[in-house]
Amino acid sequence: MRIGLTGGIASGKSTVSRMIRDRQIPVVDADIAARRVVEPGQPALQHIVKTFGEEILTPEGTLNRKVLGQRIFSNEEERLQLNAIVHPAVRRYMLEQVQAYEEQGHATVVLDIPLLFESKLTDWVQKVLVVYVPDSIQLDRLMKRDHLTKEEAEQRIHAQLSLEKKRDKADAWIDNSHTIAETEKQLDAILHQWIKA
Ligand SMILES: CC(C)(COP(=O)(O)OP(=O)(O)OC[C@H]1O[C@@H](n2cnc3c(N)ncnc32)[C@H](O)[C@@H]1O)[C@@H](O)C(=O)NCCC(=O)NCCS
Ligand SMILES: Nc1ncnc2c1ncn2[C@@H]1O[C@H](COP(=O)(O)OP(=O)(O)OP(=O)(O)O)[C@@H](O)[C@H]1O
Repeated sequence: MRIGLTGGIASGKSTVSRMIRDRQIPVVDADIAARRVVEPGQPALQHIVKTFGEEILTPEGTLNRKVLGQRIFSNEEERLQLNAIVHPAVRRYMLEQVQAYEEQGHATVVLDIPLLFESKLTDWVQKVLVVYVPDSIQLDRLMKRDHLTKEEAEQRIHAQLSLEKKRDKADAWIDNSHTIAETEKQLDAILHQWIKA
């Protein structure tokens, strides 16, 4: 079975995906895939430089994530341009990884994809699990983790479908606004139900 794990920026997907890995279930992570496909020498990086200019490279020739992030989260047209370059390569990379785990005999594989709904990838998975927190907690955790101003954090949150909408479309959701232990308990109940079913 393939399970899609999603949520909003800083809602706690990585926190939950760590717990899933601890339970010996492989997780294929879209954010990691998105880093791999823009490494130096990859065609996507060349395409990004052609579109956004040399100023999005560091002196070492790697992608300057901070500079590109500042641009795309304050400019929707540029964000959509970047998505069009990076997403096809991310999808290929992820599918290869999922297939490799399945060929190794893993009956359950989790796909951690922040933009699962926005990119219409729900057909890839049999179940969707959303990691939810209320707006105010999402904003607070994002500002703290990434050292962003309120305005910068709000721009990033608004580049995605709202967490309420994602929660309403989910097969199951975890409320990650309390302790890590409470999140873990909810995760175990859901996995137990889905995997034993
Ligand atoms: C703009 C980039 C360079 C900024 O890098 P940075 O290291 O600061 O952030 P990171 O990649 O860790 O992403 C953090 C979170 O931002 C959100 N996010 C990232 N890209 C996007 C996007 N294009 N649209 C909406 N949300 C996004 C996701 O929730 C993600 O988990 C990077 O996010 C990127 O290459 N984005 C395009 C690829 C993409 O869509 N990735 C998201 C999943 S495929
Ligand atoms: N239950 C919790 N209680 C307190 N802090 C938490 C909890 N869950 C996560 N956090 C913190 O909130 C921040 C966001 O969590 P995490 O990095 O897991 O989110 P994410 O959804 O993976 O984010 P992104 O979409 O940006 O990759 C982190 O700093 C994390 O340590």
